[in-house]
Amino acid sequence: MGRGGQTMTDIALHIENLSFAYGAKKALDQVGFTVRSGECTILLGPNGAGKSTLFSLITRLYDARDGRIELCGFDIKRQSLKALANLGVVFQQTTLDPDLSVTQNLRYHAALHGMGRKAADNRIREELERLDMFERRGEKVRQLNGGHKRRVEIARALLHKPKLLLLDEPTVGLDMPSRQAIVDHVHALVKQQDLAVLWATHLIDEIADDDSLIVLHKGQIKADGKLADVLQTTECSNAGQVFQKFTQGGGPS
Ligand SMILES: Nc1ncnc2c1ncn2[C@@H]1O[C@H](COP(=O)(O)OP(=O)(O)OP(=O)(O)O)[C@@H](O)[C@H]1O
Repeated sequence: MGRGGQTMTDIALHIENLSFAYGAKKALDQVGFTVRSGECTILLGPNGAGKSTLFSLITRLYDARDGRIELCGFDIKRQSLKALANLGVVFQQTTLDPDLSVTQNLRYHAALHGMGRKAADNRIREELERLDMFERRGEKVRQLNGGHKRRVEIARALLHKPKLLLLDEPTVGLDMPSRQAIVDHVHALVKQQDLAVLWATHLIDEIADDDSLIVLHKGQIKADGKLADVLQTTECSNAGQVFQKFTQGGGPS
């Protein structure tokens, strides 16, 4: 199912015929989809569906022999630097240094992206203010709660103004208000900054009505489109039913 009506320049991520195996174990099988600017695409799949493997391929932690991944039109193998400059990532496990302050963590990341100190500090302020975290910039990361750590990780992923933000189950282990704050913030970014987001989750309640939905199960894409279109095509009344239909009882939370 297509999500037509937009131009090629809106395409932040394009994947074609992507397959990957760990030895004999097939983790992704002929996966293909597109993520566009101004769109939050939820990648829904039960444990073992292949979500982390897909993210590892997009970030080039692993290389796939079969298939093609393009970021903003750049092939990630042939034009790696240009492609990856468009990418911001929040991994499932936190990667902040707990003994550094919020600002120190962010400056370190900005330096890795070649940003000068002044430009970095301006961007750090912008992103932390947007997340209501600027007042806490001097605190050591280990003093922050899980929700605030996640906010810092989102700020960090956006410092270099990527076109595509990958989020790998960013709300796991957070309480309800912290989860909601992150869901709301990311959806606001998509609308206000025209950001493209690919959000891996197994939590149905993180899907908003105007999100796009990809259902991944056992390495294969089972549904792909705007939520409303997927519901119509599958004759389901909500995303939970879609998930059940394609994953046969491997229920979401
Ligand atoms: N390093 C590895 N070696 C062998 N098999 C692996 C490895 N990593 C993942 N797998 C297998 O590949 C498949 C896809 O796993 P993957 O971690 O990508 O799924 P996932 O959707 O991210 O699951 P989860 O939500 O549990 O993280 C699973 O069957 C898993 O057991």
